[in-house]
Amino acid sequence: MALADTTILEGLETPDRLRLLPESELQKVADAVRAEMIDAVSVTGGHLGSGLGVVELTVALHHVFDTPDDRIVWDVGHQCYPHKILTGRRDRIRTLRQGGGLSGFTKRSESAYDPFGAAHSSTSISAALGMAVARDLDDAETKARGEAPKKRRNMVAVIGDGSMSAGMAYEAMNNAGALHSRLIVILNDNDMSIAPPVGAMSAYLARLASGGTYRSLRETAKQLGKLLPKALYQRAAAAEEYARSLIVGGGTMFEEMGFHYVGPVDGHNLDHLLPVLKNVRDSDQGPILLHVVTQKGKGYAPAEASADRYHGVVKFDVVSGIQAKAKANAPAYTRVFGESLIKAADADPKVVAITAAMPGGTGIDLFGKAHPDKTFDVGIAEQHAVTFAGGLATEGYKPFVAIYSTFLQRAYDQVVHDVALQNLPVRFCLDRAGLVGADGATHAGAFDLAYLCCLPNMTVMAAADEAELVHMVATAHAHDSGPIALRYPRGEGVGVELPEKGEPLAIGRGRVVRRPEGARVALLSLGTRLSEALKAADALEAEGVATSVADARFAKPLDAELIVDLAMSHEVLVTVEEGSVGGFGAMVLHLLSERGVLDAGRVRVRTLTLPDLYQDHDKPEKMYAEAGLDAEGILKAVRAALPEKKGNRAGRLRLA
Ligand SMILES: Cc1ncc(C[n+]2csc(CCOP(=O)(O)OP(=O)(O)O)c2C)c(N)n1
Ligand SMILES: CC(=O)[C@@H](O)[C@H](O)COP(=O)(O)O
Ligand SMILES: [Mg+2]
Repeated sequence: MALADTTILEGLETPDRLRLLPESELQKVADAVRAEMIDAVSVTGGHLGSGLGVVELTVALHHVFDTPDDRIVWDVGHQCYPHKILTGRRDRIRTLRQGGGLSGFTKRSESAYDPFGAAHSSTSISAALGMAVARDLDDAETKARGEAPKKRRNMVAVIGDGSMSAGMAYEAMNNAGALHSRLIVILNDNDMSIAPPVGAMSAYLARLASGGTYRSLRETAKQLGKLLPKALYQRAAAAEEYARSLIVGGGTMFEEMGFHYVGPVDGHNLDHLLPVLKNVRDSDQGPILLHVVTQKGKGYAPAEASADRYHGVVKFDVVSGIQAKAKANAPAYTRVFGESLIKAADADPKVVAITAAMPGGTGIDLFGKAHPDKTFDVGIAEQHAVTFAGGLATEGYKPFVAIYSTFLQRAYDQVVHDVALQNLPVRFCLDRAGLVGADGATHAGAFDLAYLCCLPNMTVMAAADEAELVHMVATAHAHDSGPIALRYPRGEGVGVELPEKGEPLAIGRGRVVRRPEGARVALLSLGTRLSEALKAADALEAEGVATSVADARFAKPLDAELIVDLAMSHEVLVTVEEGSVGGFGAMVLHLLSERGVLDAGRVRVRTLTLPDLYQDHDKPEKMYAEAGLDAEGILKAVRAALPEKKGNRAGRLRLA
């Protein structure tokens, strides 16, 4: 397919210039933005479908609203590439998600046009409401001082239908409806989450209240319907029946929550969008919800035709749309997890699997094909997912909550209060543990060791490779005495042979991988840093420093016998983990201090963790090197900890 000409974008570095264009030129701008985005993402990879669906909306928003003074808060932010192209970042758009390049999400430090950072969903209404209330307070202050009123400013949240399935969105709307603050929420309804949306009602019909005229619901639906593409018209017509029942019952759900509800509007038709947005902008009503119907992947045939609408893509050929899939040299951890869980469920009807709108990313899509009746996608609702699993566990089921480490953060009190405190046997399968690379700091699975190991009753495991993962799924399956978590990284495994059947591991027992005679150094690894620890041990051996290597397997309970023995029999003990401060290393230090091992001052302990900062996106291996968690970093720590030798500069051992 030929991409549109992008010449019109030259000179549109900021929306001020866009706002000078006649409306008749805006579709050309949209076509150019779409072309630019497709071309850019074809070389960077990233999120494509969502941004394609909001190209016209983005152009219209920056044309109608006086950004950045008017704030536009994008929910999740994965759809923000058109926004970035139009807000002074077109020149860097081909650095998206690369080290030193643009973030793949909105980021305050990147631009004044990004008023709020995002990536975890369903936060936009809360943030935009906070901004609206701040504006109202400022205006009240100005008035109280007798000063002339400041320029009228608008706060706009753009939230997808998938993100609208998270409780936080309702918490925000509930508050907004009570505050009556002038807030604009744009529901970008493309009838897709990452997978097709679940649970929430996916069709609404609203009273068209923009511009102050009100037509009968049936006329509005019919009139709007005719302006919508056939597929959308059928949905609008179908939704009309539903909405009429609500109207008869007193109005749409949003209106019940205090919102003025407008729509649905065709989100690709600028002739519709522009007048409605102007009306909404100039209305003194508050809050307003504008329901915009769009198509995820719009304008790029391979995306439109794809089941996931090219939600997330690697580099691809623009003409064919064929993605340059990275050659898998080993089964990806996610697939190994999914296949192992299927086997557990084959043998045990009590096994159930839960995902929060991430079936593909967690491997639950594989499980769902084999055990559809035991598969639950609860939508973007991690809090509900955890407590829902707790309920299942109370009735004797064995729930496996498959969730990215970073997204479990959203459900922390549910983990503590609803599961761990009640000692319910919920299995937490934490994919994307550790650094994830291109998604950056917002998606780093950095904190689960710290936030889970401090919980009484909790058992925490980390797989060193994909074979270990198979055994850990079996271990979690067999562990019915309380909650258990297993963590594993994003991406491919190391290519070890997979066991035919997973064997439950002894809880709280690690394993010695190598222990040469006269070893002076012990490297105690948790998770997939084991391969780096082995490389470091090889290098130390080559330098004449015999080095033991152990895989802790468990961050809680610790293998106290193994760890105390290592500490008592080596000069240096180094722990290494794919987690933040306060995790595995802290647990080891706590154990050693409790056992008095540190009192004699014999062993020197170093705990290698992720740095106490939010690392920007880059390739994972580069980020781990920056964190000192690769072989070189481990070597550096060992050399600095080995006892000084005569003639050596302080803290350094001249090896060989
Ligand atoms: C709390 C949280 N859970 C899960 C995700 C993963 N995620 C990213 S985008 C997405 C789907 C969002 O759907 P929608 O809001 O409809 O946006 P669309 O992609 O359709 O534009 C999900 C589940 C997330 N970003 N945040
Ligand atoms: C935007 C979002 O949160 C998801 O799309 C996430 O980027 C998926 O991550 P993976 O690519 O690791 O599945
Ligand atoms: Mg959607």
